Amino acid sequence: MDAYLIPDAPSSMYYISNFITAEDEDFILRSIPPNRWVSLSRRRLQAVPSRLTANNTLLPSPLPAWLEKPVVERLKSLNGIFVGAPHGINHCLINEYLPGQGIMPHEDGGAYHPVVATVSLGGSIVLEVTQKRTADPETPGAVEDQSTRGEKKTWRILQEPRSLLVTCGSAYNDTLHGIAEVVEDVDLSEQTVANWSLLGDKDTIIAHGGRNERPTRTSLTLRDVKKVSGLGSKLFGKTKIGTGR
Ligand SMILES: O=C(O)CCC(=O)C(=O)O
Ligand SMILES: [Fe+2]
Repeated sequence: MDAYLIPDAPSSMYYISNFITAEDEDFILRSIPPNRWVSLSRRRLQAVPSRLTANNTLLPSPLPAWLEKPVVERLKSLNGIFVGAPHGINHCLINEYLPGQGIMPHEDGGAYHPVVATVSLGGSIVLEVTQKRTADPETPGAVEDQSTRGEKKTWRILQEPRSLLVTCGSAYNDTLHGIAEVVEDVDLSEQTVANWSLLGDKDTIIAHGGRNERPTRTSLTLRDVKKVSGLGSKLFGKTKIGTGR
């Protein structure tokens, strides 16, 4: 994985371009159930296998075959990523952004083991990563100096279709991430994009003068939900519903 480490980003973020093939991308986009979307004002999303309960618990259920193969299988073959995760990968949030849509800066929080694997489908988008606290000496580039004092450092990660982004460690715990609501990402270059050296297709961006017009982009964010309800309580829940008690 060392070859995929994003050099100037909080530790640790990894970027693998062309993680899946165009055929796999097509297959996944066609397999996402069309009737399970929840529409929000700025994007729509669905949770696989299901949404978490109010206290962030997952009712366990196998991931569908169209996610297992090739994505989950391939993630498991990447050395070490989910090694410390108690259940491996048990959950996936699917987000779809139309041109001009995005997601406010946020952190994914304590419901998950602190590793997230994001597979992008359909189009490129810039993820903006911002430091949450000031001066973390563990975070390269985030140490305050005279010129950045009082400002929060931002890293721009360009996520191309079919790519994988892995966020873990301090990058997971100490930063916020968001996607601007624009129809075009501009000023993309070696100087402004943290994962520039790892991109699969810089030439198209250069040919477009550092601009990326946003098509519809869908992301799979795969994680390990820490709290999984036991089989007993699941059956108990069903019994209760069945008997009306
Ligand atoms: O679409 C993305 O790349 C980010 C999605 C995200 O931040 C989330 O689902 O928590
Ligand atoms: Fe997130």
